[in-house]
Amino acid sequence: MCTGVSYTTKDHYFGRNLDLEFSYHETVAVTPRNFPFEFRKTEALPRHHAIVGIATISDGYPLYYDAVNERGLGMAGLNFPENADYKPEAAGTTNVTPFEFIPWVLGRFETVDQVVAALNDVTLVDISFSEEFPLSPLHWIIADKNRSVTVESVKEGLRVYDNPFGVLTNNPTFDIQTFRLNDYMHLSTYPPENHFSKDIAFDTYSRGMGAIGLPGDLSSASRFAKAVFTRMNSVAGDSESESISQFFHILGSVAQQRGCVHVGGDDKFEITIYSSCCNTDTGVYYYTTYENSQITGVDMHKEDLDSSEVVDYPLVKGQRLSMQN
Ligand SMILES: C[C@H](CCC(=O)NCCS(=O)(=O)O)[C@H]1CC[C@H]2[C@@H]3CC[C@@H]4C[C@H](O)CC[C@]4(C)[C@H]3C[C@H](O)[C@]12C
Repeated sequence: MCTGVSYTTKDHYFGRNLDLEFSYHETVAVTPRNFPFEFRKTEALPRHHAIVGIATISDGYPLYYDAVNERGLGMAGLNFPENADYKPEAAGTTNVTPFEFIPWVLGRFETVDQVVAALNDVTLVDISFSEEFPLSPLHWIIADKNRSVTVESVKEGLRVYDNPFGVLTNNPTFDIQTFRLNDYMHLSTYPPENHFSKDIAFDTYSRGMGAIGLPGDLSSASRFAKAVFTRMNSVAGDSESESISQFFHILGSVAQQRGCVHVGGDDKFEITIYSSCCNTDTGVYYYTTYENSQITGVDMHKEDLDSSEVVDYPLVKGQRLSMQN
C-alpha cells in the first residue's frame, strides 16, 4: 500500500510513501527537456517540461512511480488492485498507457486545471511496457499548489475526482474513501467535551483524547482517514526545514514498520521502502528510505535540463549515523 500527499506552506510540497515487500531498483531520475518521449499510441514529445522523481529505468525509459515537473505539477501512481480497469484502444481519443501517464501529463501541462480539461479525451489503454513489467493496477493523485485531483480508470470509465484533502491511499474507490470520512467528523484536536451523558462525570485524563477513534491500523481506508486528519490539522512554519520536516511527519503517521503487515508467507512483510517530499517550486526532490532516516536531496536544476539524457541516482540506503562523542 502507499500514501500520496500534497501540502503547501510558503512553497508547495508533493510526495508519497511507497509501501511494498520488495524493491524494483528505484532511482531518483531527472528527465531533461530534450529526452525524446515516445508514446505507444499517441504523438511523441521530443521536447517537454523537465521532470524529477523516482523511477525504474528500463531500456533507457524512466518508469516513474511519482514525479514533479519544473512548473510545479506533481503526480504519483498508487496501487489500486481489482478496481483499475484499463481499456482497449479507442479511436478518436488520446490513448495513453498507464506506464506513460506520468510523462504524458508532466511533460505537457503546468496546472491541474489544464490536466483535468485534457483528460476528457483520454483513454488509459491496456498495453504493458514489457514482459518484465506488465501493467500494474494504479490510480493517481495529481496536484499543484492550488488543486489536487484523483484519477481512476475503472470499469465504468475514467473518473476524475476533486481531492480537497491532498491525500490518496489505495482501495476502495475514491468516492467510497471520501464518504467514509463522514464517520470521523466528531474527531478533534481539542480535548473532548462531554456529549455522552450529563449524569456521568468524565475525566480527560490524557492529552489527545479528542481524536480517540482515529484508526491506527495500516489498511488503506484507515491510512486515508489518519493521513487526512494529520494533513488537514498540520501546522508548519514556512522555512524549507520546517516544511519538509512537517511533510515527512505527515507521511510518518501512516508509515509501515516491518513485521506489522504480512503479505503472504510467514516472513514477507510490507514496509515503507521510501518516503519522498519534492518542493515543487524549487524542483528539489527529498527522500528517506526504510533504513536511512537522513533526508537526501536531488536538485533538478543542478542538472543540464536542456540535455537529452536521463540522469539517475541510486537511492542512498543504510543509516548515516551522526555520533556526538
Ligand atoms: C507496487 C507499487 C505500489 C505500491 C503498493 O501500493 N503496494 C501494495 C502492494 S499490495 O497491493 O498491498 O500487495 C507501484 C507504484 C508505482 C508502480 C510502478 C509504476 C511504473 C511502472 C508501470 C508499469 O506498468 C509496471 C512497472 C512499474 C515500474 C510499476 C511497478 C509497481 O506497480 C509500482 C512500483
